[in-house]
Amino acid sequence: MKESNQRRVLIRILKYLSCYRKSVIIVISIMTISSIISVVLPFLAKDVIDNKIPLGKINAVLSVILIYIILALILSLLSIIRVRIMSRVSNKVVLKIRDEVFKHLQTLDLHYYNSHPTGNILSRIIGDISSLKQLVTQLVSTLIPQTMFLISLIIAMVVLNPVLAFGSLLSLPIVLIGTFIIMRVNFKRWYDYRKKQSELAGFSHEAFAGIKVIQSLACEEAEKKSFEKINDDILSSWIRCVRFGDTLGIIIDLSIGIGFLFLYLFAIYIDHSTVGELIAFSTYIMLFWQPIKALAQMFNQISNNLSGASRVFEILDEKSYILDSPQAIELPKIKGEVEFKNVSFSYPDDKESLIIEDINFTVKAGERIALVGPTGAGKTTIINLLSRFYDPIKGLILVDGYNIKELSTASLRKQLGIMTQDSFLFSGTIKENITYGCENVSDEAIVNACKAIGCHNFISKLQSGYDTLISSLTLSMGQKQLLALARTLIKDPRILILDEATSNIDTQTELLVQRGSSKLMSGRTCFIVAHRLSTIKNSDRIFVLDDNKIIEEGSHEELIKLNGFYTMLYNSQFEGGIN
Ligand SMILES: Nc1ncnc2c1ncn2[C@@H]1O[C@H](COP(=O)(O)OP(=O)(O)OP(=O)(O)O)[C@@H](O)[C@H]1O
Repeated sequence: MKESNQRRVLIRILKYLSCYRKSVIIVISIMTISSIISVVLPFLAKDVIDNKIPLGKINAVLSVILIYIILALILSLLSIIRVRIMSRVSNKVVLKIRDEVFKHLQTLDLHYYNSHPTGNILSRIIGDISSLKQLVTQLVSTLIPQTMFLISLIIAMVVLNPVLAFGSLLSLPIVLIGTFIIMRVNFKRWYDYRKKQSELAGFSHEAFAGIKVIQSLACEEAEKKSFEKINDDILSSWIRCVRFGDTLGIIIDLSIGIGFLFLYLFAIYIDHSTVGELIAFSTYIMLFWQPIKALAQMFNQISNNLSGASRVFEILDEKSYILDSPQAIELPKIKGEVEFKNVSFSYPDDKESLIIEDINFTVKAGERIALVGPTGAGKTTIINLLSRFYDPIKGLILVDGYNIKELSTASLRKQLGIMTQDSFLFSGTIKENITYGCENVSDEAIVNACKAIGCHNFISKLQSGYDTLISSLTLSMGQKQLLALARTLIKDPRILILDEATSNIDTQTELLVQRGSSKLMSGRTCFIVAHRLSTIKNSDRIFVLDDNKIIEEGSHEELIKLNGFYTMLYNSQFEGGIN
């Protein structure tokens, strides 16, 4: 984390704080009054010692003590008010940032999610945001007020006695330089520490999400060892940060000693000060170094929190590759024609390798297209381009004649039904899942969709039927796919994409899912990606992909007659017993 980044993080937080200007002004006013009171107290003590006590003015002494007590009480009251206001402001700032981060994450494209493990993102929006909250609290309740207090203290010392002020503060540059160096080095260390923490979160998330694979391959021990290693790394990284940060405390203690030494030397040999002046200055030195010492202890936390805050802002600065143009139009209700015109594509983090090269095809509304080819041929990539999860690097993709780059992405996706292998269901009820993304869907429409797809029977047998919480069920892969099919049917898309939707399930359930899929497909333009060629034999056309291109195209019968790559794939599946 560069120093300019630290400054930028601070400036950004101050910008958020400026939204609560009134509260901040009230706090600054309170702090100014508090600083003046704190600075005046030693003045009073000096006056009593030098002028009142030697002359035996007991009444004057008592009245000064009374003023002293009243001022001290006012000081405590102001401090309570300040802390209350500032904790409200810091909470509001953090809520605002958290809200922005969540909303921004919703706009980021698949590329971001593919290149950032879920655990890593979670660690930023939970751990790093709470660091940001601590930072805002530290800034508003300690750093800013204490800095103001220190400035007013320096002014008071200079006004009271410039010579003694100079002597007392002679060691200040040592602290400033030390702080600057330590913070600069430690920012980077804390940033690394945070990075390691989010690696741990990413690792943990994968370990839980992939627990079935881990247990089935009996890799628990290996996972434990990897976890221990990351954990140990975090500990050593933390020790490195803390050890170095602690040196600041030593520098400050040294500076306090030097400050006192010069105060007494200057008082005795240069200024010939009174006892009252010396006591007042000793109080000022203590008042001066106390907050610096407190700040120094906090610097480690501040560096840590600053690096956490910078990771939060990194998310906000992340730009999506897929952005709606300012002139983007809403896609009207479509028939479902699709055209790829000279489309080439490479993934953003591997621009050198063309995954798709100069692909051309036109699909009529209602046509059923199957995409086949060896693994890694680019079938899913074509689907991702049509869904505008990525933009081609060359060429055009048209839907009903509209260039999809000129459309609002939401309006395009509303007319696409995308069924992927992992039919993700949210933790709400079955009904909420089926109507997800659609408003005002009647119960009758939900039941009809489920009857058509073939999942009504199993839902109606559940005690709470459509109101059953998904989290209370252990659904089979097939049941999940049926619910996802019903969800897509409710959406009534003109273009349907089935990406390996029938894999991962047993033959009986597959039959059910196939029946549901056929119901869903009728009357829509369909793109089916399936490894089992038996499932796509009755497609209108089959595109065979290999070597970044569509190398064969036609119906099943035409391709078999061609006796080319498709025939080889088809025969190899049947010979190998895959059908
Ligand atoms: N997010 C990504 N970033 C970089 N490369 C990717 C990404 N996704 C896929 N690829 C690469 O693009 C190529 C095509 O992948 P794609 O998933 O489209 O193939 P596929 O034909 O659907 O394969 P499969 O049948 O195995 O699902 C592969 O070489 C793959 O490694």
